[in-house]
Amino acid sequence: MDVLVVDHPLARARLTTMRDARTDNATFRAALHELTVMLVYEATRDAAVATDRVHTPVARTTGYRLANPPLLVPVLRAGLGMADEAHKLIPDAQMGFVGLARDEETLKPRPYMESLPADLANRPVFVLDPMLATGGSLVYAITLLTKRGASDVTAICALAAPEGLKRLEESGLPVRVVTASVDERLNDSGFIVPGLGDAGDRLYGAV
Ligand SMILES: O=P(O)(O)OC[C@H]1O[C@H](OP(=O)(O)OP(=O)(O)O)[C@H](O)[C@@H]1O
Ligand SMILES: O=c1cc[nH]c(=O)[nH]1
Ligand SMILES: [Mg+2]
Repeated sequence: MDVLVVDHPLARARLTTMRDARTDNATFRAALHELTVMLVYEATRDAAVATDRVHTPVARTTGYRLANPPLLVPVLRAGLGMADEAHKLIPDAQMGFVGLARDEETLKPRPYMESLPADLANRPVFVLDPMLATGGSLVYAITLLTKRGASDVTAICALAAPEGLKRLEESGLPVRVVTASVDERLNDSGFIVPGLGDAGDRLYGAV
């Protein structure tokens, strides 16, 4: 499984803001927005492009656009903190939604929402979720996508735990991961260490 770690100094700086326990909700959201731009930028680096002719005020030249824009799929809640910025970078992308809440006892994802196109064959998909911890949530979401025919999935995460990456790899699902950091480990409560805490709570407040 391909794992791209975007360890650019500007990405590290946004991640530092997000990790800092003193950062308030609004500043956390702003840092995740900016980090998302960097992650999506790198995730699309090798995307197929289509060419057109474009007339500048001076001459004709070659114009470029994404040949096959990805379906964007934020995993609610926390993935919503990445959705708008990804959409701004790829305005012609369609968006689907998956809602999952991890049971903090069993650490298993509890699905509560699913809104996805029926046929995802030949469509790249970008799954947006800031946190890849045990990997249970992403395995669940990507399984939904592959059942609809998706075979080219990119998981875009602010942080990943080695345990979650291993689980995703062992799932055999057709996924690559783009993240700003692979952290040390999970703690006994299934939180990423050093991590940033509960991403959904830090974006929107505790539920
Ligand atoms: O890899 P996992 O062990 O499955 O954990 C990761 C999941 O946990 C968080 O969501 P959470 O369930 O807290 O929901 P929320 O976004 O509504 O806070 C996060 O946004 C992921 O979806
Ligand atoms: O550290 C973690 C693990 C799962 N979900 C989060 O939001 N944070
Ligand atoms: Mg949460």
